Amino acid sequence: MNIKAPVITIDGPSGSGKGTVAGILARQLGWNLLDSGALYRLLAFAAANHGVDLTNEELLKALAAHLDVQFIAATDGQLQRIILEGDEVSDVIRTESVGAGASQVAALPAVREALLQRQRAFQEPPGLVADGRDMGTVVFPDAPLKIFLTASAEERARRRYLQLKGKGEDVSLSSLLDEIRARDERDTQRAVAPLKPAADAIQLDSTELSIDQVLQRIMSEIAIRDIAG
Ligand SMILES: Nc1ncnc2c1ncn2[C@@H]1O[C@H](COP(=O)(O)OP(=O)(O)O)[C@@H](O)[C@H]1O
Ligand SMILES: Nc1ccn([C@H]2C[C@H](O)[C@@H](COP(=O)(O)OP(=O)(O)O)O2)c(=O)n1
Repeated sequence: MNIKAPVITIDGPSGSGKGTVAGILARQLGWNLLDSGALYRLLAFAAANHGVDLTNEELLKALAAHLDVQFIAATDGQLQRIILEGDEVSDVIRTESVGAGASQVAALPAVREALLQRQRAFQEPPGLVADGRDMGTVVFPDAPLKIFLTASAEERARRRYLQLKGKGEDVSLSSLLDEIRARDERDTQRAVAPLKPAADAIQLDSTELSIDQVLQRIMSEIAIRDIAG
């Protein structure tokens, strides 16, 4: 019998805390991590490098199918690292402009199809924590625990502002709020795999919660389901 490794999916809009929470959970559980948004970011970034237009679905599909990318697991004191075509791109793919490009290429059905198996291949023992927009609805519909993490757009823009300021970037809160709203609109309104909670997802509004409080809520759901051994 082929018993698949358990998956915890964390979906939600930009700045809701998915990446942070998924990374900590994966470390705590000793599970694999899939940052699916990074794949769309990598594709948008690679397209710019190769001069591929973000509307050229055929070329983007081919680029997605052949993306030469390595995810190097986090270790003590070092976050997960991402290598594209031999170069470390962990930080350069995190800008808002790459995020906007990612949201654009992510609306193309052929691109999503080309990245599907690559994402499912992360489902390896002892388990997987996967974050994105359609982890619970499309990529891992059988996951035993699905979280849909939200926060108000204002709070998400504030978090992104503090995060980018902390990295020394010159950003404005009002333009970040505009960008977050534009991305929410595109991600929720697209025809394929739009951002929406799976019917069996637990919805968690983190507007008033700390990262630790979010983690505690998720840990108690893991304990209830007895999915982490
Ligand atoms: N509950 C929270 N309260 C305050 N800040 C948070 C919370 N969750 C995440 N953050 C911070 O907000 C920023 C964006 O979080 P991130 O995990 O990148 O969001 P996402 O992956 O959903 O876009 C990070 O700087 C992170 O530390
Ligand atoms: N599973 C996913 C993950 C991301 N995307 C798209 C939509 C998002 O706006 C971009 C970037 O995603 P990412 O999770 O890296 O962005 P945030 O960290 O939430 O700002 O990619 C997607 O369509 N499906």
